[in-house]
Amino acid sequence: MVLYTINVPATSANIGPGFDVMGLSLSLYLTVTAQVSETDSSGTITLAYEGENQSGLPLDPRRNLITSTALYVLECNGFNEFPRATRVTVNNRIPLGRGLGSSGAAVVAGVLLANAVGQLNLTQQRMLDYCLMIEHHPDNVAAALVGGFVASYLVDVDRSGNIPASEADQAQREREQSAQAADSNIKLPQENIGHFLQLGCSPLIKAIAIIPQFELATSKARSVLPGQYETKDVVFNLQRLAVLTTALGREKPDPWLIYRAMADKVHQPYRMHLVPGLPEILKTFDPDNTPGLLGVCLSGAGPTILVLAIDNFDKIAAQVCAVFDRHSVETKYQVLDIVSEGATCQVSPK
Ligand SMILES: Nc1ncnc2c1ncn2[C@@H]1O[C@H](COP(=O)(O)OP(=O)(O)O)[C@@H](O)[C@H]1O
Ligand SMILES: N[C@@H](CCOP(=O)(O)O)C(=O)O
Repeated sequence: MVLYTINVPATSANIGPGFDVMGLSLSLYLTVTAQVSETDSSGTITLAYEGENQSGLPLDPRRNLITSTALYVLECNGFNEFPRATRVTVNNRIPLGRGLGSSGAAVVAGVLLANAVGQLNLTQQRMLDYCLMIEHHPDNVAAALVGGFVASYLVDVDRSGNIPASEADQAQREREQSAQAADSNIKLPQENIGHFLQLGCSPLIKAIAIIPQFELATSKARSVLPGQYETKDVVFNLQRLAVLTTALGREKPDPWLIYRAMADKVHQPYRMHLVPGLPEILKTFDPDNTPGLLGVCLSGAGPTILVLAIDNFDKIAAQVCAVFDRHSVETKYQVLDIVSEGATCQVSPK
């Protein structure tokens, strides 16, 4: 038997003004192991989850986001199924639907899984193409795949055809996948859909994730965004984003420069009503009244709050949790490192 161990970090996307552009990879992981039989070439997949964060996730390999992604990549590369009988075990520490990139991590894991079991030798760039056929914004998947503080953009791409979709609730995904099953026309990604740059991030900076104990589907949090924006709001974000890309990499982070650069007028204002306490949290904390704090924003599509800080991590987390508490929102928090390494796949014969 050959054992593959895939680790994919959680991500926090947007970082305020960088909607669908910026992502940070965090020290919280999705781990997928694949035990591949050397004797059984039947292609049977058994799928099991260990630990928390699995409620309601499908175990049918064609409906599960990790294995359906892997099957899509394998099918694009000439396999109708897994090449050999494979036992897939998932241990997911990334909470689902909280704005910490669980779906992006699942997609990245699926692509790495296919690459491993099919011995496809895909380059990182090509793996990103596959990820972007499934998750339609590059910020989470680029950061999860390559690691660190990552800026990315996406070229226009035709995604019609037989492709799984990550930005869907489970029921929607199942409807799409039934339609895809009837459509045997598998859609190969174009080359070089996504482009990215890893930016500097001071090792002093940690990410405090304050995680409300309710789920907010990314699809729902995207459905509330307007189709058009006023020029002044777009300029507001562009100005801040340009500064933020460099400000986080300074050896000695400048709290007020970062704090102001993490303001946003493109997505957070429209998502306020989805996260009780968010308006108060964004207004209340700043580097003067909260020593150690650099900036505060919605993590991804929410409901998690991301605080970047260089000190007083637990104290800051407790203060943010107290605001949620006043809004009757139960929370947990984690103080996470920003990790420079992205997704990995290790192989060991067993
Ligand atoms: N480890 C996983 N295995 C299978 N499906 C997953 C996994 N992680 C996430 N998903 C799918 O992605 C959905 C959450 O995606 P999304 O709403 O984008 O939230 P998030 O902000 O966590 O990425 C889950 O409801 C589930 O359908
Ligand atoms: N840019 C996207 C990011 C979604 O991230 P997630 O972690 O909530 O899936 C958005 O803001 O919609």
